[in-house]
Amino acid sequence: MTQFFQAAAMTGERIFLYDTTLRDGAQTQDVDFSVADKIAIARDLDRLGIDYVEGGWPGANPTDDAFFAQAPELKRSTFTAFGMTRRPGRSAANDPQLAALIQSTARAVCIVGKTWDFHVDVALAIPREENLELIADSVAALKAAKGEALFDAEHFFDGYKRNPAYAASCIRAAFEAGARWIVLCDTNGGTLPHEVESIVRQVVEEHGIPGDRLGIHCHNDTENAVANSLAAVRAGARMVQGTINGLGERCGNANLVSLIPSLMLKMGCDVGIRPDDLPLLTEISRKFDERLNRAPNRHAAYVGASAFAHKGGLHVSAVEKDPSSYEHVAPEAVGNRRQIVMSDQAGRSNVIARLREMGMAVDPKDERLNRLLDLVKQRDTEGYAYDTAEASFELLVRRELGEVPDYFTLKRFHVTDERRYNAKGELVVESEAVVRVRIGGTEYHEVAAGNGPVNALDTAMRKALEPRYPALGGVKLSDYRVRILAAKDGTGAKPRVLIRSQNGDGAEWSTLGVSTNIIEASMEALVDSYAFTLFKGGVQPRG
Ligand SMILES: CC(=O)SCCNC(=O)CCNC(=O)[C@H](O)C(C)(C)COP(=O)(O)OP(=O)(O)OC[C@H]1O[C@@H](n2cnc3c(N)ncnc32)[C@H](O)[C@@H]1OP(=O)(O)O
Ligand SMILES: CC(=O)C(=O)O
Repeated sequence: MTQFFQAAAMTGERIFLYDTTLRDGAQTQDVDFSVADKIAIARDLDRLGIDYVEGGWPGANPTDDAFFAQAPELKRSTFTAFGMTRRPGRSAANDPQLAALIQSTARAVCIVGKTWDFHVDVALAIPREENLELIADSVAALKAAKGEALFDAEHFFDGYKRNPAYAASCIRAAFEAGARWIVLCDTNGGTLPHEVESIVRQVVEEHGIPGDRLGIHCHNDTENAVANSLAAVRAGARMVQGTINGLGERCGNANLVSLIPSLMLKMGCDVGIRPDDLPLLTEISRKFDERLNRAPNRHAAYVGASAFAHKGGLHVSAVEKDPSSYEHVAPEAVGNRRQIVMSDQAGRSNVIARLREMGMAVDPKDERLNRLLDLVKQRDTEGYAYDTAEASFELLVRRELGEVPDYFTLKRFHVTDERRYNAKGELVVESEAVVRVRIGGTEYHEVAAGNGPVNALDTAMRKALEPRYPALGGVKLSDYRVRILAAKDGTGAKPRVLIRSQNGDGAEWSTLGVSTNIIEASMEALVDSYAFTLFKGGVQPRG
């Protein structure tokens, strides 16, 4: 019987979600959103059903000004602007920064204000009473102008630990001025879950701010931003702020991509996202990383490619009987998928599962399974990591079972590289490859130049193969990665080359090669890629 966690406590409790990817996420080092990025990300958050999308800070920089000027129309999310309380010495009506917030296209405005006495004394250098006026005036002005004002209580937990009465008086000022949400911020990210839970409980029970007016905004400096947010919800907070993939200042913010399924699937909360839309999470998380030009984290909770990848033989054996034996939720619930990994950690169950994925039904008692398992383990010790090269794995298996026709044989190859200055004094780097390939009964000898050795080899191979196998024409290399297997061997180390190929229909597959010679390893991966294309295309070998 399946043992997936059944949501128990808090069933049906409405928790509001507030995304600050476009504001706090934009404060991540190395992240620089364009207006087009912001529009696309806001649309994805709206599609998912996030309650509030904080677009940025109107008046702070040209990108945010341009974005607010052409803000996307959101169907489900409240488009929100961010800013700060009025400056000391100015009235709310005469503060240009508040004016920009009021004039913005946002439907709600969230302002940050000080709640730690130390910051009031040092950063603002004003009397503590005056800070309370800054908060109250600003919230009241925004509420009057926009209808909905939110207050981010900066450094609330640090402030509360040092001076609870003052921190509480700051949030009380915002509450009484009409803030819809008072958001308790762990700005420096140093608070631990038991402290968050206890302080939020005190705010509700001792300081009279109801949970349905309280939000939480956590930073990840102790890797507890998600845990802290869940602790705040347990203590009564009913709004959670966070970002896609945990982007944000320094170590980031609470990661909404892990928070959302934990709230929905484990704590039974209603976060305003339809269960049918929860599978969008994996797509949105990965698309977001692609947009930032960084590889999605394979090990990310819920949505990483490895989040439901089973490698250990004992795990796979049990997963084959019931996936809940080694999975805390069903991968499909969040748009992810199960993966069975082949390696030296595998058992017969891994092989059977992978063969099934390849469309091959085998009798679990088939003796050939042991032979295949020994072969995979032997190759793994030589450096062939098949867990990321599914096409080379399929060829290995099918060759072993005698199913792959003899399309061609690479008899020999030769590459020369040249680095020289031409007559104009320009640096020229060129490669030339010579290949000898047997196809049927005939040997072909081809020569090609390239801008590097792999390009020259690929071109020479295609000159020999494509006239006989036109199906290879639409295939191109889409990624090429090299990894040294034992760094201690320095330049004598064995590299593993992983090649990703793509055909005209957008289908992709990975092949690998391993050798102390990087060119030989590349050639092995290329040859597998050609053979896989022909085999999967059902091409008949040329006589
Ligand atoms: C915790 C957070 O993440 S809050 C969000 C932080 N995000 C950002 O800072 C990114 C966007 N910020 C900016 O583009 C700029 O800082 C601006 C446009 C907002 C302000 O720029 P500047 O006018 O040049 O001021 P600067 O950034 O140097 O300093 C901020 C000023 O605001 C004051 N200030 C800080 N917080 C508050 C507050 N809550 N209420 C009123 N004033 C404040 C500071 O004391 C400082 O005043 P000072 O210049 O008299 O010392
Ligand atoms: C407001 C905010 O981003 C913080 O206090 O961390």
